[in-house]
Amino acid sequence: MRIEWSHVNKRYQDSVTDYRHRPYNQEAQTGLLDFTASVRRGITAVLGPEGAGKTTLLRVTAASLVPDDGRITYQTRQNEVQVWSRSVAAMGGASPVDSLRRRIGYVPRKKRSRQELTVEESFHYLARFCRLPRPRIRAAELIAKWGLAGYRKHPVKDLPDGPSARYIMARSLVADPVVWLLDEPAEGLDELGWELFCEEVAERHAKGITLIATNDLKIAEAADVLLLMENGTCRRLGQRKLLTAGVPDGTVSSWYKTMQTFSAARSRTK
Ligand SMILES: Nc1ncnc2c1ncn2[C@@H]1O[C@H](COP(=O)(O)OP(=O)(O)OP(=O)(O)O)[C@@H](O)[C@H]1O
Repeated sequence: MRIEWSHVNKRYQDSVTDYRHRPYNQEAQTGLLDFTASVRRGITAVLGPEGAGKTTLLRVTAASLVPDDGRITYQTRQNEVQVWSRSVAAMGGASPVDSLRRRIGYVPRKKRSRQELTVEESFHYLARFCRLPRPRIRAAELIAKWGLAGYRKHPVKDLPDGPSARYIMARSLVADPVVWLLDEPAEGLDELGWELFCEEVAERHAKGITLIATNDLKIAEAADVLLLMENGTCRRLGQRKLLTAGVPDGTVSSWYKTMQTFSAARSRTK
């Protein structure tokens, strides 16, 4: 089981605003720059300073954003490889891409949805879309597991923040995806949501490929692998235990600070 990014580039051309309505400059911004790396089964924490490209990497990997060039190869089953690239996107024909997306669960940073369906209808609809054999049962399981029974009949768009974030987490897991991508998962989660998220993460070590993009270094302590990004590139990738063995207290936080100190020193000498 493996995801491989091969020379992936993404530049944003337009002056648009992001989900926080932060205005971007007119000139093109680098999202990913010749990004090349690969990860295997387990949990990978994607780290890096603001603007390093973490969100862009997750969106491209979720096949919700088209790279300018390069390719992403997913091997999620033996003898079966799927690819996402500009040319695959241009070929149209929804089915290969739909089948890829069905294997990916994506939790965006913004944990709200404008969905008008109720929580129950929405899970039922998604379970049918994913061609699950017993969609009603799957919807009921998710509602129970993510503590949403009291909101079963609420339109998704009207959920309070905590339950909305739990809904977004549960939605990403409808089809029990083999690839789980999370952008700042702790943001917006209430206490119950946080506990459930930690339980889910504990189960994922042996269960597929999980990427967690975060600035919360405590979350990264649960990762098997650390992937450090800088200016759209992969600066470091390795087993957490090996990388952090070199810093005095062995924490991700100290390792990260050391890496940022090197970066600052490097850019001063340029
Ligand atoms: N929609 C967009 N339009 C223009 N530029 C963008 C857009 N989204 C991201 N960028 C730019 O791409 C670069 C990478 O942004 P990205 O959000 O992927 O980084 P990040 O590491 O997730 O940052 P943060 O930790 O702040 O969320 C930044 O320079 C950002 O300004």
